[in-house]
Amino acid sequence: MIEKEYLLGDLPSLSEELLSVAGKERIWIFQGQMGAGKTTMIKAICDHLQVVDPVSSPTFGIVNHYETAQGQTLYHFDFYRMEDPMEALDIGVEEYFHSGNYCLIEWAENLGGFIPEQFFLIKLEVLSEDKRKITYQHIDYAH
Ligand SMILES: Nc1ncnc2c1ncn2[C@@H]1O[C@H](COP(=O)(O)OP(=O)(O)OP(=O)(O)O)[C@@H](O)[C@H]1O
Repeated sequence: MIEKEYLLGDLPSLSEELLSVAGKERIWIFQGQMGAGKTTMIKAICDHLQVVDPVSSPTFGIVNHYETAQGQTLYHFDFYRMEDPMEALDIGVEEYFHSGNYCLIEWAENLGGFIPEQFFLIKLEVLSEDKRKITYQHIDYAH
């Protein structure tokens, strides 16, 4: 597990680091309270992957689809408003997770039994107004 402090200005290099450490893992789970900086970090990662369309918090849909300049597809999930994990099944979450595309997930806590067995876990914490703490690690419940 890696732990470090970061400022907004560190996000471009931090995104690059995360993409490198995550390796082949395409399912990323972001944990942290409201305002911890999950959406801001996902935006930085999308910027690094050269996402063509602007990224915003998916307030109205559970999942937003993005496309990179290289034609790569990326999914951004926000399960904050989901009350029943069965809703995730309804939107085809298992197909998304098996697609091989990046799945960047906020509020995976609400997925219940549909949380994947293997993922890259990123935890964010507020240290002060402009300073955050990140811890990241690979999780594998299958082995
Ligand atoms: N080091 C930092 N990293 C990320 N965000 C920061 C940092 N310093 C200040 N901020 C500010 O904190 C806020 C983080 O909001 P953001 O929407 O990313 O949080 P969130 O975890 O996605 O919350 P929510 O669950 O409500 O969507 C932004 O306004 C951002 O500018």
